[in-house]
Amino acid sequence: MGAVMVRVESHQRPVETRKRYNEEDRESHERPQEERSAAVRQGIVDKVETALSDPKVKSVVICGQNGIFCGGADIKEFGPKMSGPPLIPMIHAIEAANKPVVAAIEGSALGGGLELALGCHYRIAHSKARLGLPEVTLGLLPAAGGSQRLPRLIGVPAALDLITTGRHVTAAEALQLGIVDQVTDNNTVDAAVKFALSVAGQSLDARRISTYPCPQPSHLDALFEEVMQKVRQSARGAMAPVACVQAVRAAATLPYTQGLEREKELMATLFTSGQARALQYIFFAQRAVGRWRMPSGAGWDTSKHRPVNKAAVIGLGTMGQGITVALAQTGLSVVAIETQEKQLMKAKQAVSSTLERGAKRRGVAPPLDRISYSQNIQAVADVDLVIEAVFEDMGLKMEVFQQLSAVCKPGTVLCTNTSALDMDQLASETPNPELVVGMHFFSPAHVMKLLEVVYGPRSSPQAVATAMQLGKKMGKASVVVGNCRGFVGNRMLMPYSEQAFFLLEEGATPELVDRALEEFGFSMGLFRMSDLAGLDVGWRVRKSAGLAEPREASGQSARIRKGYRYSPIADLICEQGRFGQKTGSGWYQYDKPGSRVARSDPWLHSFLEQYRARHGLVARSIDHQEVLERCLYAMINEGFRILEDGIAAGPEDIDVIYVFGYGWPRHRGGPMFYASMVGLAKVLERLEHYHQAHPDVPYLQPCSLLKRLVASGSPPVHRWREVIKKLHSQL
Ligand SMILES: CCC/C=C/C(=O)SCCNC(=O)CCNC(=O)[C@H](O)C(C)(C)COP(=O)([O-])OP(=O)([O-])OC[C@H]1O[C@@H](n2cnc3c(N)ncnc32)[C@H](O)[C@@H]1OP(=O)([O-])[O-]
Repeated sequence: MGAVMVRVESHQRPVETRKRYNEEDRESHERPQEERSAAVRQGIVDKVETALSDPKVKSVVICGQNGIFCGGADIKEFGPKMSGPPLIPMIHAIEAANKPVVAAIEGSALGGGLELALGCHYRIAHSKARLGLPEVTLGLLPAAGGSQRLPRLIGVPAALDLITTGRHVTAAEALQLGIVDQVTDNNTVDAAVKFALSVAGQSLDARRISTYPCPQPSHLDALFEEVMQKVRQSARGAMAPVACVQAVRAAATLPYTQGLEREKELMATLFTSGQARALQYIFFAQRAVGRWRMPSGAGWDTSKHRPVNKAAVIGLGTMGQGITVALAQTGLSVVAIETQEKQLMKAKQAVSSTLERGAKRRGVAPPLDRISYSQNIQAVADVDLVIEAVFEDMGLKMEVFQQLSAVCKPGTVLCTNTSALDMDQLASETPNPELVVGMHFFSPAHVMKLLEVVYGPRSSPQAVATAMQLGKKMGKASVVVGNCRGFVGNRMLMPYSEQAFFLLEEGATPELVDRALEEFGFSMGLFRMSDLAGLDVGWRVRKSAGLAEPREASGQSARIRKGYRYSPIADLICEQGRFGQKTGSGWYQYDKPGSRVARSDPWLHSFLEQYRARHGLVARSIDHQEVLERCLYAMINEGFRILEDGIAAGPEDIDVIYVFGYGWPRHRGGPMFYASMVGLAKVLERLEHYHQAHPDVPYLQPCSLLKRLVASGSPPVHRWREVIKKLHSQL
């Protein structure tokens, strides 16, 4: 015997192989999850020990199962009671071995998986493998020695980049950085065995990373100060990236064993934190939304998607252009239709330059020839799926859908990118309403990661499955939602922005509201975000809903609609032609139209004072807590209504929508998870309090699902579906 192989049995097996494990494996697979991971570690410890004590074994290769080296620790195992041998001594024992241990890396070596590989003396990777320390994205740091070994191996700046971002690198980049010793296109395990035999008997003194001195960059203090400042700014209150910098600093300034102690201390502050729970919740929520289900019972596991190789985009405004870019980047053939010649030319130029910029960044050729442009809708005759992205006007959209029904081949899935119109009304105008679904992209569509896939009562599961599959292929977090005004994301935005306008009436400024929201962790406060998106969009929606009617500016009726409180503040701002960044003024002022730096605007402050005086409102002092409670709890309350109405299937769907599409801080897990962390009873009590103070604001009236959850003992978020199911079965 020469080299012996030790297999790391990964918990992330591809779905189909889960069903195909053999009899020998059955016993271990039927164990509870936490025991399985402990058994994996025990297996490595035992096998490595046996191999090392067997004089016939010259070297050891550690490899994974099913083409995956190891995706890291099982997140579900994290908790107060962790059984089995701990990771750190296991990795130390491997590193201390007196026979060469080689990691054969196929698929992924992530987190604890890469830490294990860093404990080996050599690393051989397949060219398609991905490596990384993504712990930071789970609210943690690489605490099995990873934060101490990686800087010793690849230097402080590169290690800081990988550890603070959690990004995965390709095998080629890993080789360039010095993380792996060899990359192969062939069978990795065979290559590793060959390599292990070739180095058998050689000295391992220079192969134990923990014994390396950490390379000292010049201006160490200045480097860490700069990185810390950058990280704090982008972390928006997240603790893990800051702790990652501190851990790498320990590697650079302390001996290995002391650095390891620091790593442990820092990990202890993160491990049980609410932020780590929130980030790990979002990790699973992101995967849970793929297991969608419609009220009919049809869902991801029973519905087959239609293959989509060629798609069309109708209407090449900003959204249409972004969707065209996203489809072409996904590798699809795209037919891009715009009836106005001038707009078609403008769009073609914009799409081409976006594709060229993106391709340059990735070092590939721009997929320009995948797109054909036309003014004639007949050009969509042979496509598999159409995305309509014309102006938000029901008459115009209905006309387009009627044309599409006449032109498209049978079975073509017809999608609308509406964000505000009734998708079902649109479907009713086509001979095949079962083929109609909403694909609600977020601007810019080639950048934003969220997609709401909207079904109406007549949408077929196959059409939903097709849109979901396309969203997945485009790399979007795709969430199936029911049809209602604003769907999920924009519907919840209504109470949120309404409260912000009321707060302005009561004495707040846009700066105060935005500061509170940004300190909470939003990438942008509501007012800065509205200036960026354009205030005219919401104005148009309010006008079409009959809300933004010109009224007697100072009369009582100016602030009442349908018997309830209404703030016309945003409408008055729009009447002044202040549409945000694009016009150079909105809630803030900008140096010039299109400029991005928001400045406080004295005009707006005196406008607010005059407005309050005209309406007999007395400004009072408003603190950050009130801003957060009123804006966020009103939004969360609407989230409960959405669950009650069955528009979203579970809290995970809402949370993924908010984290991926609305700048909700990921380390707070989404609005519904946040409510569970605050405590449902507290959210209910504060809503009751505010509703009592503002009985004319229906959004503040606590939703009955929230009351029901509190009455049933405020179950944790993953158990809400049971309560919702019971509620629906009683309706
Ligand atoms: C002291 C401790 C130090 C160590 C810390 C760590 O290692 S921290 C960890 C550091 N590691 C990471 O952060 C790696 C996180 N994982 C990934 O990045 C990707 O899963 C992947 C690249 C490994 C595979 O991508 P892919 O598109 O091929 O597959 P997919 O993503 O769809 O997943 C398939 C199934 O596996 C599940 N599952 C996955 N990972 C974990 C996990 N760690 N745990 C539990 N479960 C996990 C996933 O939920 C899904 O289950 P479902 O829904 O079918 O029931």
